[in-house]
Amino acid sequence: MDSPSSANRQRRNGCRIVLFPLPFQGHINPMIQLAKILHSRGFSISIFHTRYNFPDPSNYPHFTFHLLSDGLSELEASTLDTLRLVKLLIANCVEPFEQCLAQILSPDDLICRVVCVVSDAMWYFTQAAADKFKIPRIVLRTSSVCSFLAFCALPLLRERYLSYMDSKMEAAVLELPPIKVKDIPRLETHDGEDMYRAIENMVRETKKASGLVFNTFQELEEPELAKLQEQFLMPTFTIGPFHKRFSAASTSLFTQDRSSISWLDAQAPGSVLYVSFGSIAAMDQQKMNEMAWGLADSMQPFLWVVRPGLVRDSEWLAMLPDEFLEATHDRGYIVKWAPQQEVLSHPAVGGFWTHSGWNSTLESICEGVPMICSPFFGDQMVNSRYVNDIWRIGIRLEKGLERGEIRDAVRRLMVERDGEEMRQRVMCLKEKAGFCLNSGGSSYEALDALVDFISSFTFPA
Ligand SMILES: O=c1ccn([C@@H]2O[C@H](COP(=O)(O)OP(=O)(O)O[C@H]3O[C@H](CO)[C@@H](O)[C@H](O)[C@H]3O)[C@@H](O)[C@H]2O)c(=O)[nH]1
Repeated sequence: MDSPSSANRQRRNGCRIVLFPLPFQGHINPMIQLAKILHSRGFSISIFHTRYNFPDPSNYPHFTFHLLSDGLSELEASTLDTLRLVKLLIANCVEPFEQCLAQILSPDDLICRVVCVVSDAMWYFTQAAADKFKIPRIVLRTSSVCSFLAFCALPLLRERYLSYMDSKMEAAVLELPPIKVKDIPRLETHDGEDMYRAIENMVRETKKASGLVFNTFQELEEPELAKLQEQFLMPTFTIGPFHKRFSAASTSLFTQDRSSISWLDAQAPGSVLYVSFGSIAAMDQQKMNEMAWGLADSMQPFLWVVRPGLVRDSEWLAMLPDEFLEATHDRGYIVKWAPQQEVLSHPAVGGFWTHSGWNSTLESICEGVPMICSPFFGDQMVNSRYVNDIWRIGIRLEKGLERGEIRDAVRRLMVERDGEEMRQRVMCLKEKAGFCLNSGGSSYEALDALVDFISSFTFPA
């Protein structure tokens, strides 16, 4: 799909891009995919990475890896919740990042001619470092444009709607239709306001960047992109869906249980609900029980990713009631981690119950699989509202995790006419996602434009 001319390739030889992912699965995946895309267009790649979740470099023989000491103790790395980890990593990585950048930019380093830095939007401090070394920074925002707009409006939304937040959850947010008060991204942590401040910093520093990249496609979020461009004046490139630019590429941090595929092979076409809440979401035992009994009561076959840590402070499988395991042993299959993209493209899969992380949402759209959405925090609240209200390709559970609502939603999605209509709509989006990557398509052209943009940093016209 990506076939650069050899002249362009030669021209870019020796030009190096530094990429710096936020070290969580949902952020590493798109950053490494972007690195592969840029490498396929002739750029050399250096990945700066924290010790935390450091990927295995042998999986990426064409990239150079640089380890940043992130200052996390083993105890912190294994016990803190994600929002606290993000906060600590941001505080600890400012200096190591600057030092590493200084080193790679040093004239002694003859193999490298670094032309720009591409960093996760949440690494907002990298803008100041890039400015200091007079090197352009491109921001990768790993979620949707619609949720980014909500983050941009967060100070205003909190001011206007904070007093509503517990009493009028269903009220419309007039500034950002279709979202409701209950969809305003919540980032409560032990440290109160810190994450909200981090989001404000992210938005402010993104506005100073040279360019902005999203893992989405124009046809999916056209009105939102127009709104974004009123606020962000730099060139913006929507070159997604990233993962569909490769035949089979896994950037998984965990071992994928391939028995899930052989189990699916034995199921009827379109019959299985795939259930996975990504790499971060966690819940208490009572919610887990509701999930389990909702699934059991739906009487539908399911493949369920029960990640260690999905239920706080609980051992794996102790999370699941014995009666549930007995009741569903002939139509349910449980794994710790699955090859998700392959699962979603399997003919036996007819629906996806997701937490509405952006990678999962895009992967589902790309395989034409309609969704049930149970958002937990942040962008997931907005993504799921769009799935339900705007794209109409899924059902958002409005009561949280409650067995009756789950049972009804699973049946609606998997066996009722309503679900079939959602399936037809998501198939249309799947087709659009495919077209946009082909020659002349919106993401194809946007990638050409991004490559020219980066090349112009070293080769002025
Ligand atoms: O068994 C599994 C489960 C998941 N995945 C993969 O893991 C990724 C999960 O990403 P995502 O769906 O985005 O969820 P999170 O891991 O929760 O991602 C974080 O990062 C995303 C991108 O910024 C945000 O949208 C989310 O809200 C945030 O929680 C996807 O590529 C999945 O294919 C697997 O390979 N196997």
